[in-house]
Amino acid sequence: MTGPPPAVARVRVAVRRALSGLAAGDLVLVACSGGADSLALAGATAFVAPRLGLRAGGVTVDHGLQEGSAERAEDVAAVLRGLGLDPVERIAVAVGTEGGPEGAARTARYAALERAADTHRATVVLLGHTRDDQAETVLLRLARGSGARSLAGMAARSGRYLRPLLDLDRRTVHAAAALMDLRAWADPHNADPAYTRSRVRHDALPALERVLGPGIAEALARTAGLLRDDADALDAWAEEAEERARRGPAALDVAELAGLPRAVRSRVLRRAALAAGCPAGALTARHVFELDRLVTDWRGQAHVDLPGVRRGRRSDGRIVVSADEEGGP
Ligand SMILES: Nc1ncnc2c1ncn2[C@@H]1O[C@H](COP(=O)(O)OP(=O)(O)OP(=O)(O)O)[C@@H](O)[C@H]1O
Repeated sequence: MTGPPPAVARVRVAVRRALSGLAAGDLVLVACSGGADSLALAGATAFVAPRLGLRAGGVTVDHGLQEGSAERAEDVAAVLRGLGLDPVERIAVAVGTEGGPEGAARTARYAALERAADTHRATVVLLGHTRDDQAETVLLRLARGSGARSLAGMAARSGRYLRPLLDLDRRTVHAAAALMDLRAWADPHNADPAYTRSRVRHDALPALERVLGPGIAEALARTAGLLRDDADALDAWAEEAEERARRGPAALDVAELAGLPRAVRSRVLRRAALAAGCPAGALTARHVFELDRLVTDWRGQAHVDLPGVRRGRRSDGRIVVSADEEGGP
């Protein structure tokens, strides 16, 4: 008896590994765009899930951004049903404008996936990101000047989302889709140079490979894994340090903070700002740097303005982040 071709076997093994901790009867939902990655994921999940006593369904989101997108989403849903996934849902969303076209589509997509997972009581939602997607993410963030947490890239598991294919290269995953006879739809956005990610995928990474040699994607993904460990350790340290430095609900002891390495101290200050109500999306490294100066470069500066109409100040040997009464609504 011959087994499946190696590419199909590798995708199935990856999915089996990701699903191995689930309980019999749990529902797994595959988020499928109709691209080769998530089709291969759907095909492998349809094969693996029943063998683990799990139920498997699928969701495809129609962003309504291109002509014929509704029909295309229906085609994807039909393929998922053909694989034996049940339930299968096609969800049409309205994409706003906030955060640029890619960001707005992502926000609408994840909201739809959340709703579908709640409606069907799915235990996990599977996403088809590969090692190459991880490398692109890391390179983009590196170019923006990010810290360890951000360079750690996407997690194999975050909340109810799993990324079973994160250690597999795109070529293998695409080969698996073709071998499973799953015909992918090539999203024109993926090749559109107007999109930053597309330029990273088609221009930047190939250029790096030409100059530095092959294996760049693998190396960037490895860096992400190493930095994830570092960031986890530093976050845990910061949590403990914050406990020790806390003096009252929104005050941190300057002497305790001053004794910490900057990597830990800046995390403690960031946590304090978030706890005081600064919106995570608006709180930048610059804000945290200015808060840090209240500790390490104190010259009697008045206060630091923070997003969410908050301010940080130093008084009585403490750093306090609180609502900005004067600038408040
Ligand atoms: N329209 C969609 N409906 C459902 N899930 C989606 C949709 N778009 C993306 N996803 C999920 O998010 C993952 C990452 O999507 P993204 O567009 O970043 O990558 P991609 O390289 O285009 O992936 P794919 O080849 O699977 O489309 C997909 O693999 C899929 O699991």
